[in-house]
Amino acid sequence: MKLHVHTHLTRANFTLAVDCTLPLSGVTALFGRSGCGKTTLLRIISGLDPAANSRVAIEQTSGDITVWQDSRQFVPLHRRRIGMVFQEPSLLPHLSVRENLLFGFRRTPEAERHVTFDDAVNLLGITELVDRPVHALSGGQAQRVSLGRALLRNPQLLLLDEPLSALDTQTKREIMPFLSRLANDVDIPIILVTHAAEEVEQLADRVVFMHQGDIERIESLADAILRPDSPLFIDRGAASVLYGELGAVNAHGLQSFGNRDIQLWLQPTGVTQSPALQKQQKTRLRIMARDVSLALNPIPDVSIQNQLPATIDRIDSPEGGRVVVVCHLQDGQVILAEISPWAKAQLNLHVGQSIVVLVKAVALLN
Ligand SMILES: Nc1ncnc2c1ncn2[C@@H]1O[C@H](COP(=O)(O)OP(=O)(O)OP(=O)(O)O)[C@@H](O)[C@H]1O
Repeated sequence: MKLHVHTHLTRANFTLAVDCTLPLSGVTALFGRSGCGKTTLLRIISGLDPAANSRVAIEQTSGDITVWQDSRQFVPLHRRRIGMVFQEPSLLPHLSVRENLLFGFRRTPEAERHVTFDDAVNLLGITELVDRPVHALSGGQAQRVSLGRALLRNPQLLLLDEPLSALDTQTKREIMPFLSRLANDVDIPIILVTHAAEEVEQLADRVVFMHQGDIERIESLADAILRPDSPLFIDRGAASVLYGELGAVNAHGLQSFGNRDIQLWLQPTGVTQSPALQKQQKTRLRIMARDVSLALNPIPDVSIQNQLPATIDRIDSPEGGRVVVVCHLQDGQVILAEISPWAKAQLNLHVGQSIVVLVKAVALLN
């Protein structure tokens, strides 16, 4: 599926000018600084903002195009087969959780009810909440119910507008596995608005970089994190994303992560042991480049358990006097290490060289 969006909207100090075709599969993140126009664009896509001079159309894989808005027509949100979740949970307070969940489901034609009530409550871990009144939910629980309600609309497209930003850090960590399970297990494309790089790295397949009302670039997550000047890295530095399976906890209390070719050990946390992640085939691990060191050979007498053979693909020197070394592991996955120019010179690093990457277990907790 593809989404075609053309819009030109002018406000007092802001212009949104977009003309793009977004591939719709997996999770597409709309990423950019506060005020760059992410929410405005999402509202135009949804039909919440019937901006003039806009065209919004969804193209099926078969090539069939459904026009949601152009100069001649405007299909309102409730007729667009879109599920939406906002920063604040927007549940109907006079209905129970179950009734909220069934609200959109009952309006969905039977032939389109691919996600059932049981599917949604199991996926989001809300079975024990369904008979509660809405006012008896915590913020995190209410947001999971909001996700369930949007999902049970059985939409063609899920639009999530910073769904985690109103939650505290701990609750965000708890919900993230459910969001990532939603993204992996449900075959509904998601557009996620966020200004948090870690959410992009943990959830997105593709990133739309926005800046002052413009789309600057659309690229895959893999490409985005290979750019030393990626806007994802501005606040927190370069990071890599590894895909693997979470395994059992060993006799030393560490949990394995990886695949046939690479294995890392992490400190188990509520998140790594969350049932939502345990059931997933593929989990993502985010590793900050500054938490990765390099050695020319394995180091036997060191507290760092995670030592993996790798090969250097590229050596970048972004601004700020640090060096980012791009390496690939034995399974082909890319990992970035941030070191000092002095270390680079001392180790005489060069492209093609075989080295060992050292990753502190504590770096894997994020
Ligand atoms: N209803 C409105 N009326 C006038 N201006 C608005 C309105 N809503 C947003 N704006 C302005 O439009 C611009 C884009 O806002 P928008 O909310 O789309 O940005 P954003 O990237 O989603 O930001 P944030 O991450 O802070 O939510 C900003 O300059 C904002 O002040």
